[in-house]
Amino acid sequence: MIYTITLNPTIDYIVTVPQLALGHSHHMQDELITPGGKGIMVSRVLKALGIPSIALGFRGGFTGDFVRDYMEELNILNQFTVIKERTRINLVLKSDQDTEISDYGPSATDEEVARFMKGFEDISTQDFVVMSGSKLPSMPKDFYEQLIRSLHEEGVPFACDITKDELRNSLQYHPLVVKPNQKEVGEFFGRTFTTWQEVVPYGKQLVELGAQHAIVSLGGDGALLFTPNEVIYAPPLSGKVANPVGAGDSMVAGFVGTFIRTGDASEAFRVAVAAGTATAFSPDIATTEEIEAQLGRVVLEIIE
Ligand SMILES: Nc1ncnc2c1ncn2[C@@H]1O[C@H](COP(=O)(O)OP(=O)(O)OP(=O)(O)O)[C@@H](O)[C@H]1O
Ligand SMILES: O=P(O)(O)OC[C@@]1(O)O[C@H](CO)[C@@H](O)[C@@H]1O
Repeated sequence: MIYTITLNPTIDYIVTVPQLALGHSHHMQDELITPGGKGIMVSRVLKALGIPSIALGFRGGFTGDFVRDYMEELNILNQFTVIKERTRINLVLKSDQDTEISDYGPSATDEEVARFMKGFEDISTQDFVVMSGSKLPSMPKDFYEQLIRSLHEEGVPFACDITKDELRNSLQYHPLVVKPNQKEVGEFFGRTFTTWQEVVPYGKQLVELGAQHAIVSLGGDGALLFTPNEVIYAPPLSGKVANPVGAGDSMVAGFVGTFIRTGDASEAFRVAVAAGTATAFSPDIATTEEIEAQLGRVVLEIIE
């Protein structure tokens, strides 16, 4: 079974306001209220790919109830640890330029974290764990590393979509795949990139530092896959971006779900690109049909 971990879930409140002007009142043109947080997005895309998963993490308050209810409606298994404080709401304002306002999220008590860790004990070497997104602000800096170290000691395979020091500390435990975007790779190595080609030597370093595979998503410039032997570039597919929230998570789901089934990194990358693109072009997370429609269009270029 694939377990996704979303320590800090969200309700994503995505509103479209054409010609937004600060300091003025507006009527929204459109809204989308959807459960989010990166691991939850991964579970939702795995579902679209026909792959079951169990979503773990923390939820609290009426917003946490919404996340649970929506996941049940989608028939996605979930075993969230219930906490006293309220799950956050993240606001995305879609206008000429998109603006995101993210909440830091609730705190969890030691007792609540201990309950979460107990659920973790059932995970075995036959399972796979995907860890994505921010942790709760009350958690120690090395919370992810503690989780990853214990999985590694138990021999449980995992992938992670985390950033900065948390990404750095994860690499020594050989995640199946890490998926920073171009900006996050820049932050990681203290660089600013003006072209995607400049990212290539740094993506290679993620594998040299221990990742089994690294995907670097490049937004409208496509994506790169780094393996110990190859660098593969997927140019962007043409289409109209509707809502890119979750496009990166869709790549993680596509890669992990396909690699577990086939052991073929290049095929897994193809599905990752199709799923990421399909989500970027869809108002919500991509559907099965939307992913299938992109699959045949993906082009992979071995560049090294
Ligand atoms: N404008 C676009 N045109 C074509 N493809 C796109 C576009 N934006 C995103 N994609 C596809 O989706 C993938 C993931 O997008 P992106 O790099 O924005 O992920 P991300 O920054 O991790 O996003 P998020 O954190 O919202 O999930 C890209 O690598 C690309 O394949
Ligand atoms: O604050 P985090 O945990 O890093 O990211 C949270 C988030 O931006 O990630 C998802 C898109 O990838 C959204 O559902 C959610 O709002």
